This record gives sequence, C-alpha cells and structure tokens, in this order.
Amino acid sequence: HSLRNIDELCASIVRSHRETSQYRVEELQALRWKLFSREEIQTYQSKSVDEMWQHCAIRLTDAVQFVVEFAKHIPGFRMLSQNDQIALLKTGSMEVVLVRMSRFFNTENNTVFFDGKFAGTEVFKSLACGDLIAAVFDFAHGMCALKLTEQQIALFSALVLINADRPCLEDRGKVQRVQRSVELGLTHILHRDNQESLMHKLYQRMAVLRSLCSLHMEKLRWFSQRYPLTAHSLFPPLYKELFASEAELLPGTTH
Ligand SMILES: O=S(=O)(c1cccc(C(F)(F)F)c1)N1CCc2ccc(OCc3c(Cl)cncc3Cl)cc21
Repeated sequence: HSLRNIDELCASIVRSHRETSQYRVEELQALRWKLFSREEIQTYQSKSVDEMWQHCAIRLTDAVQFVVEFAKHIPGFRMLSQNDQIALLKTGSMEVVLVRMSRFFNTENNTVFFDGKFAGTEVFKSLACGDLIAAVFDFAHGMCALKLTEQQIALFSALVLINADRPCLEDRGKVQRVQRSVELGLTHILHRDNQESLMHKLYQRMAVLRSLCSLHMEKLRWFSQRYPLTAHSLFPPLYKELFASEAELLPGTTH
C-alpha cells in the first residue's frame, strides 16, 4: 500500500460516511435542546411493549439502510462475495448504527436524538428492556468522551463492519485483506491527528459493541417469543433478515 492508496481509501470512506449519515451533526447540534414535553413522554410511555418495539424496529431498519449504503462504498467491500457482504452486515450493521447514534447524544442532559427531538431513557420505558437502553446510553456516553472527529468515526465505522472474525464467512482471507487496509487507514488518520493512543480505546469500544448487540439479540429472542405475531408479520423484512435467526423466521418452531 503506497501512502497515496491509503489517502484515497480514507477519502472514499469519509465521503461515503458523510453521504450516508442520515443526519448531519451540525443539524442536530441546533436541535440539541429540543426535548420531548411531559405529555409527549407520557404518550411514548403509554404505548404497549409491542407497539414501541415496532416503532423502534422501523427506525432501526431505516438507520441500517444507510449503513448498507455506507458499506457499499468501502473500497474492497464490493469485491467480497454476496454471502460475505451479507454476513458482515448481519453482525455489523447494528454496531455501526450504535456508533452513529452516539454522534447524536447530548452528554449534558443524557439525551439522544429520536423521532425528531432529544429523548432521555424514560422515553423508552415501554420497551421493557431498561438494561439494554441503559447500556446503549452508556455506550454513547463512552463514545462522546473520546471526542472523535467525523473522519475518525468514518474509519472506525468501516473497521467495525469489515471484521474477519465474524461467523460464517466464506473467504476469511479476503475479508482479512480488506480489514487490514481499513486498519491502515484508521492508524494513518490517528497518526496524522497525533492521537495514536485512541487506537486501543477504539478496540475496547468494539468489545462493548459486541456485548451490546448480543444483549439486543437476547431481548429480540425474548420479544419474538412473547409477541410472535408482531415479530413475524409487523417487523420490517430487513430487520428480520438481519436480526432474527433462521429459527425464529420459520413460525411455529419450538425452542
Ligand atoms: O429507535 S431509534 O430511532 C432510537 C434512537 C435512539 C435511541 C434508541 C434506543 F432505543 F436504543 F435507546 C432508539 N433507532 C435508531 C438507532 C437505533 C438503534 C437501535 C434501535 O432499536 C433496537 C431496540 C432496542 Cl435498543 C430496544 N428494544 C427494541 C429495539 Cl428494536 C433503534 C434505533
């Protein structure tokens, strides 16, 4: 990899991140004090569990669509087989959504951008998964503490996605080569910003992301057993494709 290649790789990942980031950080900075009223919070809290889950699943699926677009412009991602691209998105898209969400987090009042305003954890009470929500907010706090630039977030997001350790990859070697080039890009960016010390902190963040996503899958299993109809027929197809395991997709399977 000549330096020129690495510069080009970083530039295309940063451009793709910017073009697929659903909301711009500057836009949301202007909204950071737009909070939900007591009545609006009451409305969210009086939603049934399956109604609120469906509400979130739809927004999560929207966010994932933008991550799929982001992935397609990571140099090397499209060289991978269709199955490997799907396998990486199946396990990585939620993690990138959570990294992106942390950019829309206000650490001063512990609120996150949701449905057009900034929401505290109490807005998500009817999801009945307070531990997952608390963990999502903690993760966002931890990401904000690193004060990453948009360029650093772009390269970190690409590294979260291109992970050769993911399960059921056909050509692990090929994914490893793409992962190594993205790693070179991230270290290049951090070196240029004189922040190499961030690298091990980012690897720690990736470990937290993995535990967050397994907690989400655990909650999804609980939810789809408790509300099979909603999970099987009311969740967006892409959500089911990415997050529900095959076993859950075939209705009537016993666990
Ligand atoms: O709904 S969001 O706009 C949303 C926005 C901010 C905070 C949350 C929440 F909730 F994370 F604090 C939800 N959206 C876009 C980004 C995102 C990530 C996960 C998500 O949902 C996963 C989920 C959870 Cl974490 C718990 N129970 C059911 C589901 Cl499906 C939704 C989501």
